[in-house]
Amino acid sequence: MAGDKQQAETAVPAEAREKHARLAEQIEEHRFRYYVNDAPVVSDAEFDRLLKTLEALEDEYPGLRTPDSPTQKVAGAYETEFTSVQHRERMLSLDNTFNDDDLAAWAERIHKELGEQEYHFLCELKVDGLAVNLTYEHGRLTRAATRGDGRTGEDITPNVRTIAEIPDRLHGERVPGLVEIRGEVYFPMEKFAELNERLVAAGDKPFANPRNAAAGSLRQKDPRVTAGRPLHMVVHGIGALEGFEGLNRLSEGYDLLKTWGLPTSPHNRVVDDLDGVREFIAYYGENRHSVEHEIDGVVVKLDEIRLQGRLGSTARAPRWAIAYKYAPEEVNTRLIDIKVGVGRTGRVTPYAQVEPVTVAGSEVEFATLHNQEVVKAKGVLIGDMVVLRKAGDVIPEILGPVVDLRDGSEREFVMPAECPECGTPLRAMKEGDIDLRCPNARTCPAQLRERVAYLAGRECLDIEHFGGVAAAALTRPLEPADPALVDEGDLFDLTVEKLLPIKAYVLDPDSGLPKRDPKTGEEKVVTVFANQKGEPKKNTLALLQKIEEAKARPLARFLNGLSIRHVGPVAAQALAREFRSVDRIEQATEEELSNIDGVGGIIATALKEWFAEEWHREIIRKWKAAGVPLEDESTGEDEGPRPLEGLTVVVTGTLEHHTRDGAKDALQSRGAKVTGSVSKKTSFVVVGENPGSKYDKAMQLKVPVLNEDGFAVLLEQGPDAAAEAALPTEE
Ligand SMILES: NC(=O)c1ccc[n+]([C@@H]2O[C@H](COP(=O)([O-])OP(=O)(O)OC[C@H]3O[C@@H](n4cnc5c(N)ncnc54)[C@H](O)[C@@H]3O)[C@@H](O)[C@H]2O)c1
Ligand SMILES: [Zn+2]
Repeated sequence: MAGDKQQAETAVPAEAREKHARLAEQIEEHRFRYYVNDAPVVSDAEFDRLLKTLEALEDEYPGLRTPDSPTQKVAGAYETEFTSVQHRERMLSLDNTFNDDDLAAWAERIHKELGEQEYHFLCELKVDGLAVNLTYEHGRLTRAATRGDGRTGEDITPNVRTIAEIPDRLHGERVPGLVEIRGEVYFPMEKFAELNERLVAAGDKPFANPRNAAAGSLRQKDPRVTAGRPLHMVVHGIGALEGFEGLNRLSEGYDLLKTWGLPTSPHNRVVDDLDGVREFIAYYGENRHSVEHEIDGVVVKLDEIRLQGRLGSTARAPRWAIAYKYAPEEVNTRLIDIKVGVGRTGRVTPYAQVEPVTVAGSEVEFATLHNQEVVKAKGVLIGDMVVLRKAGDVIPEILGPVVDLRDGSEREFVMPAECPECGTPLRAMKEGDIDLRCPNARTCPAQLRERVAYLAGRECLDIEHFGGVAAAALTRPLEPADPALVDEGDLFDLTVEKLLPIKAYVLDPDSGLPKRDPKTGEEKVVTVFANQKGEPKKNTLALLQKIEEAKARPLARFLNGLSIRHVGPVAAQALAREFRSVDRIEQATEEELSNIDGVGGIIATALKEWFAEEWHREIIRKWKAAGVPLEDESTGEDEGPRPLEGLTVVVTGTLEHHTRDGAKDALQSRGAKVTGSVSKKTSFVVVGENPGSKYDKAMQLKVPVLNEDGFAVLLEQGPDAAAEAALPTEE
């Protein structure tokens, strides 16, 4: 034995040994910062990478894999200010996989080990928090501890008692003499910003992310501090169990724990095979953010407790469970600068420019910061290492700074006093407003460009080929000196002649900054609408065509596109439905406006202020002169009371007194939804001559069927009367 070991050691080159020692030390230091200080300085992904590197090195030179290597331990055993306590049964870590191949390899090993025996997989969410062990003796919570090195943890009993979800006493049937409950304590993401704001205001260190906030809140000397933090817990395991026989499946165990009053997870699922596991992983990969806590993956466990015992554990992790980790959504990166952008209503918002990083599959260089108060509340300084989060399709945001990495060169952000694009002094428009605005609404290039882009965009006129680049070129070209659009009033007066000479910088779509020629270093300039021969590009003609077509858009889209403060798509709809023309909105009194459902006082005032501006009225005049009606035909679909609101109706066959569209309009104008296929959710099917298969389907599903007389009853007297007028269903 001794000879073997010596041989293995001599086989390791000095260089590898040094590298191993260096990595091990780094890992230990990161663990200390993470588990003891609750303030890691690298992201979890970065930490996992270090650990993987160490593992790979040990695969290459197994002589390095000694029992005290960080790869062989749950975590470090640290001296902390808490009393040490022994767990009755060890608390282990989990082996990780990041892809399907490794997951399949794990399942294959299980299959080999268990052969023909029947077994199931229990799928759970991997909660991102910190592990706790709760000991209940005869149903009373007698101790709570952190995981520590797996054998010995820290006594945090008084702190855990402050968590409302954790029962002091178990109730119900078959409560055992002793049970260790394992679970994860977490801090809800939506409360995180608020906590940091409080900490910063009190001059304390903000947390870098919610997991650190959970650990830091729980590991407080003074439990009253813990009591003030919104901590939650979810159960994910059972340790020692005494005075209880006959528990066969972990999933059954959870059901039992639930009856005793413990917070088990509603998301657990038992599946038969690997495909079931894959489905669970895919589902929560898609729905990661609809869960009440952060998750960083899925944990797959063998559900049969007897078989778990047969597979056993390594010193670090059970062989009967595995963690499948999703792509990390948090990374650490440097906050290079905080800049300000000007939006279409003049609102000036700070945003973060960070060292470009890849997160959740895309490269991120900018993150939103909302306003100067948010910058302060987050406690971030320019130059900080920060935790950046990109959750799904949501705009990237900065969670918090890594305070422990500061070197004194960081500086506070100061909100500029002037508009970065037009130099106008910024101000709050009303007393008490947090947001600062550029008051130069008409000609501030930023506001004009953003307004025009919004007007042309999907939510408003939906003009194809008209995006940010076109908006910039039309409002602030390099050449000619006079822009094609002085403001949005000129939109429908654009002509090929006006477009052809326009030159502009080629802008980088992400940064909005001019691209440079890599050879000369000069900014690239192009004619935006003309080809090299000076003829209109194909898209240019299409663009003009689309602008022409946009004149016929419904009024609500124009109203939304005017960028009137507080008037978004919903208010625009309400206004269009009620007044049906821009003139009538302008003539309405503030009181009339504010009485409308979905409008209210603030919007009414904003409308009055908007129409009071001469150049705003000029936009309306110019658009009308160009042939935009700015009114909806009467009997628009959204008028009047909506007696059929909430109903779904299908119309099929030929009606005598209505065209298909006419029937549809009659239904929609009364608030009903008209669809093309019959389902159990369909409220009525209206049938004319030769109705076809939809009629049969309705009969089959026992959906009430109306003939043309019944339809008239529905329109005139409503759904209750119509239900009585429905045709009898065939049995
Ligand atoms: N950033 C850093 O400096 C740093 C340092 C140390 C550790 N870490 C991170 O902390 C994590 C800790 O590593 P680890 O060894 O605890 O492994 P791990 O977090 O990958 O897996 C084990 C832990 O998962 C938790 N867990 C959550 N849901 C669970 C469920 N349904 N069933 C079972 N367990 C569940 C348990 O607390 C368990 O102890 C890793 O993600 C690592 O990146 C980061
Ligand atoms: Zn400005």
